[in-house]
Amino acid sequence: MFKSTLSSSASLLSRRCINVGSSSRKAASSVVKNNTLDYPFFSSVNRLFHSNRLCSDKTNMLICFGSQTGTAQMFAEGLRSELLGKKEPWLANVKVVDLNDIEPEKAVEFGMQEGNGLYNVVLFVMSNYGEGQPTDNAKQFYDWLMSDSSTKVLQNAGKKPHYAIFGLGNSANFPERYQAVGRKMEKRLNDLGLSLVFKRGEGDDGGAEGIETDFEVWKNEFVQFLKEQDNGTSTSQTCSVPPEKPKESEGLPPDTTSNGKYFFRTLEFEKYRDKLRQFIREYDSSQSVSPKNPYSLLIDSAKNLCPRSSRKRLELEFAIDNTPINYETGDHIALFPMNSPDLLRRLEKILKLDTPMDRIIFTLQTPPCSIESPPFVATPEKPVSLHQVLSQFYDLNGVVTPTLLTFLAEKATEESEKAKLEQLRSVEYLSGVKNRMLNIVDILEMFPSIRVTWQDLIGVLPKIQPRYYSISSSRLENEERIKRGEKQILRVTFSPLVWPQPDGRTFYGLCSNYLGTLKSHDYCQSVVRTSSFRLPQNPMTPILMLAGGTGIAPMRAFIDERRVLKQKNPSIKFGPSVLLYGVRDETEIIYKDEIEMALKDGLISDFYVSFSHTHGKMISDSIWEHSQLIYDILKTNKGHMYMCGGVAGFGTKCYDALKKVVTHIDNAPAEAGDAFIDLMRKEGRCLRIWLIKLLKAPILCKYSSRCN
Ligand SMILES: Cc1cc2nc3c(=O)[nH]c(=O)nc-3n(C[C@H](O)[C@H](O)[C@H](O)COP(=O)(O)O)c2cc1C
Repeated sequence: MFKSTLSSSASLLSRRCINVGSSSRKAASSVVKNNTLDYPFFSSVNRLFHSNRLCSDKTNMLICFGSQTGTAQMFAEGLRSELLGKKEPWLANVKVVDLNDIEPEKAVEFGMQEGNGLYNVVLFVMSNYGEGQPTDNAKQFYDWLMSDSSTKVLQNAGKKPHYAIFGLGNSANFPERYQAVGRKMEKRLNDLGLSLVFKRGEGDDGGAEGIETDFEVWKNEFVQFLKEQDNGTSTSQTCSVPPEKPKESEGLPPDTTSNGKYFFRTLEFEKYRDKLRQFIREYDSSQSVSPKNPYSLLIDSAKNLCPRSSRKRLELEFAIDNTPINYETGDHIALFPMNSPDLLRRLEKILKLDTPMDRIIFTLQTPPCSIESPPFVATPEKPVSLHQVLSQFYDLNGVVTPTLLTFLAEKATEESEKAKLEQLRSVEYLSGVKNRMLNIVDILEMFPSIRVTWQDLIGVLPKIQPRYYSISSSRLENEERIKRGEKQILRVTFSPLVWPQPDGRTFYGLCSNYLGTLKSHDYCQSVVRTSSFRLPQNPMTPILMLAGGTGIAPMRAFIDERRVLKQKNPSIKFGPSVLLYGVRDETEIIYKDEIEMALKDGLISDFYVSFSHTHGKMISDSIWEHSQLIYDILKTNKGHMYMCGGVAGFGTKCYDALKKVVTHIDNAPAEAGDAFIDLMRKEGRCLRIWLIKLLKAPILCKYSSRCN
């Protein structure tokens, strides 16, 4: 390892800015140039900003995460807290970056810097998603890495760059594409003659040990490895790092503040109010629609599908004519929620602002040498209001993470509160925070001695992530709509999550409750995500559809698709098609008329409903009751199975029931049931969506409408 002492951190900074490579030099200078008028003080501030943050003779670790439902992010942030907390003498700094917030070149170039007192290492913590694909926030980076664009950058690495990879996957559910992302990244580097500095780690969400243990074991070995690389060249004194401390410095215009991460300038409300845009994530039509560039879809209609029930089952229809939004039947749509007005009001009260949030208009800028891009655009030409940022961009509703609690404990001014927050962050996290679903506003209310500014919060809050919903309409039906001169639509069906807590409070899922407030003519930001949830090519292939609650959504889309197929070709025949539908009671059945019509018209062959509350009958009982029919579809005739259900354990219960059916009819041992499910998965005949991750990822539980 290359560690030597540099005389001053200022000289380190200048080296560092020069060392980051040509593209980042270009980016840095353009930032300065573009903002010359607004930030004449910027370069001097930048020196101040960095001087306290890096130690010249130690390891700098950059942890980049690709995460869909928060686990990889949690691991990344946990490792950072652990390392900084231990004040390891060999460690200068650890920074965690969302792969969406960093230019791909900068992430890889960071690991290329060495010598001159620097040892930079980049750890990529990468979850798998879709079909062995990267998560949405890692897509841009991953595509770049795998493409020719990265070849030159990586080949010019000169010396061996320092990269490590920990992948997250699930070997039980996705055996054929387990850890595809991490493996492909390693292979790509190897093909270019580069190897990882440390063996690639694998965390298995479906494994016996548990993914947390897998990470724990690998991480400990990795940290030990880094420590051993030290060679005793660094001084034993503890680095005075921990970063992200607000910095007030002389020489700055009085209206400029810094939270140690970004610079803020508040602008005059009257002068800039007309420049505010509707959404923080403003759609840029020159770029394709992506989670970074979502499109604002107009809501055509909003309705409650079961008014007789005490629980809502809602349907939104979006108008997609003349929009870049298109989909195939079975796809998902990612929708961006906003925090509830109630949460914002509570936070506004806690922050004790002189001016209401919607009148605080500001710009945000990262220092030129920062490798991280600003989280959102907020320039004098396109400023934002604090209300917009806190309602649209940062997640106030999710359970606070241990990292956030550490930050809040530092900000507590009373020792007793500080100590309690420390406990909540560590030994009492599960019982005192996670299981109670406490969010940042709850914690700020519970601990009034915490002193934070809105700028502080912008530096530490997690971003709102989009939530995925199955599209419950059919693409083919839109073709017919065009012929009839009607609007093309995209439909989602969901149920707002209202979850009473044992302590008398109620947890409201962020996205489903936000969607529940939308009405016709409102807009919602969205991106379509392709899925593999497709009807078989051959209509005669038998199918079994298992739907729990609003899990009927994609089955409804399939039925609509078949209706159009039948209209186009009246002689078309469909193979046996069974729909098993589980709801609490009769009032919660949705799309009943359409389903019964489908049965009558031969679009499906069998339809059975099980009522869990009034009849104590689960969908697994229904599977058992219709054993022979299901056996014939799946085992004898190699049909396809589609599962979509919300409640925890839905999938496992269905699988167990199917295994029981097969082993019973075949009079075979239990292993034969597992082998049967494995075979269906391998043959691509087992299609499942809506995985519940409710209690696993504390902040970002967003795959299911049920949990959000
Ligand atoms: C829809 C979906 C698709 C997935 N696809 C894969 C896959 O192809 N390969 C794999 O190894 N794991 C796959 N997984 C498992 C996740 O990578 C794993 O659960 C991981 O812990 C999620 O991390 P995150 O919370 O950071 O997103 C998938 C999970 C979901 C929900």
